[in-house]
Amino acid sequence: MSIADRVRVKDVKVLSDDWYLLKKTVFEYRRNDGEWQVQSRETYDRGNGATILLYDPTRRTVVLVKQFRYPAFVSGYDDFLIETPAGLLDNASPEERIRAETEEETGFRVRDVRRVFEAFMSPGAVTERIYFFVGRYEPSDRISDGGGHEGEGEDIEVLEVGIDEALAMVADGRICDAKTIMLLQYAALHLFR
Ligand SMILES: Nc1nc2c(ncn2[C@@H]2O[C@H](COP(=O)(O)OP(=O)(O)O[C@H]3O[C@H](CO)[C@@H](O)[C@H](O)[C@@H]3O)[C@@H](O)[C@H]2O)c(=O)[nH]1
Ligand SMILES: [Mg+2]
Repeated sequence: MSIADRVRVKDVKVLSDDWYLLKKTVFEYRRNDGEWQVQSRETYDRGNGATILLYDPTRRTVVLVKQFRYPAFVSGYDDFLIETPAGLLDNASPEERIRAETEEETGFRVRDVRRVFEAFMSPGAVTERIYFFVGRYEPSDRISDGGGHEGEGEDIEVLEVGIDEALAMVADGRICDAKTIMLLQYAALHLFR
Protein backbone atom coordinates (compact mmCIF):
# COMPACT_ATOMS: atom_id res chain seq x y z
CA MET A 1 0.00 0.00 0.00
CA SER A 2 1.19 3.45 -0.82
CA ILE A 3 0.66 6.57 1.27
CA ALA A 4 -1.19 7.99 -1.74
CA ASP A 5 -4.06 5.59 -0.87
CA ARG A 6 -4.40 7.41 2.45
CA VAL A 7 -4.59 10.95 1.07
CA ARG A 8 -7.55 12.54 -0.76
CA VAL A 9 -6.95 16.11 -1.84
CA LYS A 10 -10.11 18.20 -1.58
CA ASP A 11 -9.00 21.72 -2.37
CA VAL A 12 -5.82 23.55 -3.40
CA LYS A 13 -5.49 27.33 -3.10
CA VAL A 14 -2.47 29.23 -4.37
CA LEU A 15 -1.73 31.81 -1.67
CA SER A 16 1.26 33.29 -3.45
CA ASP A 17 2.86 32.58 -6.79
CA ASP A 18 5.69 35.02 -7.09
CA TRP A 19 9.38 34.11 -6.82
CA TYR A 20 8.39 30.74 -5.34
CA LEU A 21 5.04 29.04 -4.75
CA LEU A 22 2.97 28.93 -1.58
CA LYS A 23 -0.18 26.78 -1.53
CA LYS A 24 -2.81 25.85 1.01
CA THR A 25 -4.23 22.36 0.57
CA VAL A 26 -7.23 20.82 2.31
CA PHE A 27 -7.11 17.03 2.22
CA GLU A 28 -8.45 13.99 4.00
CA TYR A 29 -5.90 11.74 5.64
CA ARG A 30 -6.65 8.19 6.76
CA ARG A 31 -5.16 7.80 10.22
CA ASN A 32 -3.56 4.63 11.53
CA ASP A 33 -6.86 3.71 13.20
CA GLY A 34 -8.64 3.86 9.80
CA GLU A 35 -10.53 7.11 10.46
CA TRP A 36 -10.48 9.76 7.72
CA GLN A 37 -9.57 13.19 9.11
CA VAL A 38 -9.72 16.55 7.33
CA GLN A 39 -6.45 18.48 7.52
CA SER A 40 -5.16 21.71 6.03
CA ARG A 41 -1.47 22.34 5.28
CA GLU A 42 0.48 25.14 3.66
CA THR A 43 3.41 24.10 1.48
CA TYR A 44 6.22 26.34 0.28
CA ASP A 45 7.70 25.08 -2.98
CA ARG A 46 11.06 26.44 -4.10
CA GLY A 47 12.05 23.30 -5.98
CA ASN A 48 14.91 21.08 -4.87
CA GLY A 49 18.52 21.98 -4.22
CA ALA A 50 22.05 20.64 -4.09
CA THR A 51 25.02 21.36 -1.87
CA ILE A 52 28.65 20.23 -1.71
CA LEU A 53 31.58 19.99 0.68
CA LEU A 54 34.82 20.60 -1.18
CA TYR A 55 37.62 19.01 0.85
CA ASP A 56 41.36 18.63 0.55
CA PRO A 57 42.42 15.59 2.60
CA THR A 58 46.12 16.40 2.21
CA ARG A 59 45.92 19.92 3.61
CA ARG A 60 42.93 19.02 5.84
CA THR A 61 40.87 21.97 4.59
CA VAL A 62 37.34 22.62 3.32
CA VAL A 63 35.81 25.40 1.22
CA LEU A 64 32.86 27.36 2.62
CA VAL A 65 30.98 30.46 1.50
CA LYS A 66 29.87 33.44 3.56
CA GLN A 67 26.89 35.55 2.56
CA PHE A 68 23.99 37.65 3.74
CA ARG A 69 20.75 35.68 4.22
CA TYR A 70 17.74 37.89 4.71
CA PRO A 71 15.46 35.15 6.18
CA ALA A 72 18.10 34.42 8.84
CA PHE A 73 18.49 38.16 9.50
CA VAL A 74 14.74 38.66 10.08
CA SER A 75 14.87 35.67 12.37
CA GLY A 76 17.25 37.62 14.61
CA TYR A 77 20.62 36.48 13.26
CA ASP A 78 22.83 39.56 12.97
CA ASP A 79 25.74 38.15 10.96
CA PHE A 80 26.63 36.62 7.63
CA LEU A 81 25.86 32.93 7.28
CA ILE A 82 28.70 30.49 6.67
CA GLU A 83 27.54 27.65 4.41
CA THR A 84 28.60 24.99 2.00
CA PRO A 85 28.10 26.15 -1.61
CA ALA A 86 24.51 25.40 -2.67
CA GLY A 87 21.95 26.18 -5.29
CA LEU A 88 18.48 25.39 -6.48
CA LEU A 89 18.25 22.82 -9.26
CA ASP A 90 16.19 24.84 -11.75
CA ASN A 91 15.36 21.68 -13.77
CA ALA A 92 18.98 20.54 -14.02
CA SER A 93 20.17 17.25 -12.50
CA PRO A 94 21.64 17.56 -8.98
CA GLU A 95 25.14 16.67 -10.23
CA GLU A 96 25.01 19.06 -13.18
CA ARG A 97 23.75 21.84 -10.95
CA ILE A 98 26.26 21.38 -8.17
CA ARG A 99 29.17 21.53 -10.61
CA ALA A 100 27.97 24.82 -12.10
CA GLU A 101 26.99 26.30 -8.74
CA THR A 102 30.33 25.47 -7.12
CA GLU A 103 32.19 27.19 -9.89
CA GLU A 104 29.92 30.27 -9.78
CA GLU A 105 30.06 30.63 -6.01
CA THR A 106 33.63 29.53 -5.16
CA GLY A 107 35.61 29.72 -8.40
CA PHE A 108 36.75 26.12 -7.91
CA ARG A 109 36.37 23.71 -10.80
CA VAL A 110 35.09 20.47 -9.37
CA ARG A 111 36.55 17.15 -10.45
CA ASP A 112 34.80 14.05 -9.12
CA VAL A 113 31.73 14.57 -7.01
CA ARG A 114 30.10 11.90 -4.88
CA ARG A 115 26.47 12.00 -3.73
CA VAL A 116 26.40 11.04 -0.06
CA PHE A 117 22.77 11.49 0.99
CA GLU A 118 19.65 13.53 0.41
CA ALA A 119 17.36 15.10 2.96
CA PHE A 120 14.20 17.11 3.49
CA MET A 121 15.32 20.18 5.38
CA SER A 122 12.00 21.38 6.79
CA PRO A 123 9.37 18.76 5.92
CA GLY A 124 6.56 20.29 7.96
CA ALA A 125 6.21 23.15 5.51
CA VAL A 126 8.87 23.24 2.80
CA THR A 127 8.79 20.75 -0.09
CA GLU A 128 12.51 21.07 -0.80
CA ARG A 129 14.77 18.05 -0.86
CA ILE A 130 18.52 18.74 -0.84
CA TYR A 131 21.04 16.47 -2.54
CA PHE A 132 24.35 16.39 -0.65
CA PHE A 133 27.70 15.93 -2.39
CA VAL A 134 31.36 15.80 -1.44
CA GLY A 135 34.28 16.41 -3.80
CA ARG A 136 38.04 16.71 -3.49
CA TYR A 137 39.82 19.88 -4.52
CA GLU A 138 43.35 21.24 -4.68
CA PRO A 139 44.42 24.90 -4.62
CA SER A 140 45.25 24.71 -8.35
CA ASP A 141 41.58 23.90 -9.14
CA ARG A 142 40.66 27.52 -8.52
CA ILE A 143 39.94 29.09 -11.90
CA SER A 144 38.19 32.32 -10.85
CA ASP A 145 37.25 34.37 -7.80
CA GLY A 146 33.70 32.99 -7.58
CA GLY A 147 31.37 35.25 -5.63
CA GLY A 148 28.09 34.42 -7.38
CA HIS A 149 25.93 36.61 -9.64
CA GLU A 150 26.02 40.24 -8.62
CA GLY A 151 22.92 40.94 -10.76
CA GLU A 152 20.95 38.43 -8.65
CA GLY A 153 22.15 40.08 -5.44
CA GLU A 154 24.78 37.50 -4.60
CA ASP A 155 27.83 38.86 -2.77
CA ILE A 156 29.65 35.75 -1.67
CA GLU A 157 32.97 35.53 0.17
CA VAL A 158 34.93 32.29 -0.21
CA LEU A 159 36.60 30.82 2.87
CA GLU A 160 39.13 28.05 3.12
CA VAL A 161 39.07 26.62 6.63
CA GLY A 162 40.88 23.77 8.37
CA ILE A 163 38.51 20.91 9.22
CA ASP A 164 39.28 21.16 12.95
CA GLU A 165 38.54 24.89 12.91
CA ALA A 166 35.31 24.28 10.94
CA LEU A 167 34.17 21.73 13.53
CA ALA A 168 35.04 24.17 16.32
CA MET A 169 32.88 26.75 14.51
CA VAL A 170 29.97 24.31 14.58
CA ALA A 171 30.51 23.70 18.28
CA ASP A 172 30.57 27.38 19.22
CA GLY A 173 27.75 28.47 16.87
CA ARG A 174 29.75 30.42 14.27
CA ILE A 175 28.44 27.85 11.78
CA CYS A 176 24.70 27.42 12.23
CA ASP A 177 23.38 26.32 8.84
CA ALA A 178 21.93 22.80 8.82
CA LYS A 179 23.29 21.54 5.49
CA THR A 180 26.76 22.78 6.43
CA ILE A 181 26.72 21.11 9.84
CA MET A 182 25.55 17.86 8.24
CA LEU A 183 28.37 17.83 5.69
CA LEU A 184 31.06 18.79 8.21
CA GLN A 185 29.95 15.98 10.50
CA TYR A 186 29.97 13.59 7.54
CA ALA A 187 33.50 14.77 6.79
CA ALA A 188 34.62 14.21 10.38
CA LEU A 189 33.23 10.67 10.26
CA HIS A 190 34.28 9.61 6.78
CA LEU A 191 36.67 11.98 5.00
CA PHE A 192 39.26 13.08 7.54
CA ARG A 193 40.86 10.60 9.91
N1 LIG B 1 14.24 38.53 -6.55
C1 LIG B 1 14.31 37.49 -5.72
N2 LIG B 1 15.40 36.72 -5.75
C2 LIG B 1 15.46 35.68 -4.92
C3 LIG B 1 14.40 35.38 -4.03
N3 LIG B 1 14.76 34.27 -3.33
C4 LIG B 1 15.97 33.90 -3.79
N4 LIG B 1 16.39 34.75 -4.74
C5 LIG B 1 17.64 34.69 -5.50
O1 LIG B 1 17.66 33.45 -6.17
C6 LIG B 1 19.00 32.98 -6.26
C7 LIG B 1 19.10 31.56 -5.72
O2 LIG B 1 20.45 31.22 -5.60
P1 LIG B 1 20.93 29.72 -5.46
O3 LIG B 1 22.41 29.77 -5.20
O4 LIG B 1 20.38 28.89 -6.57
O5 LIG B 1 20.18 29.22 -4.18
P2 LIG B 1 20.53 29.54 -2.72
O6 LIG B 1 19.78 30.75 -2.30
O7 LIG B 1 21.99 29.51 -2.45
O8 LIG B 1 19.86 28.31 -2.02
C8 LIG B 1 20.60 27.17 -1.64
O9 LIG B 1 20.76 27.19 -0.31
C9 LIG B 1 19.53 27.25 0.37
C10 LIG B 1 19.77 27.46 1.81
O10 LIG B 1 20.50 26.45 2.33
C11 LIG B 1 18.71 26.04 0.08
O11 LIG B 1 17.45 26.16 0.68
C12 LIG B 1 18.54 25.88 -1.38
O12 LIG B 1 17.97 24.65 -1.71
C13 LIG B 1 19.85 25.95 -2.02
O13 LIG B 1 20.57 24.80 -1.66
C14 LIG B 1 19.87 33.93 -5.48
O14 LIG B 1 20.49 34.79 -6.39
C15 LIG B 1 18.87 34.66 -4.60
O15 LIG B 1 19.32 35.93 -4.28
C16 LIG B 1 13.26 36.22 -4.00
O16 LIG B 1 12.30 36.02 -3.25
N5 LIG B 1 13.27 37.26 -4.89
MG1 LIG C 1 23.69 29.55 -3.50
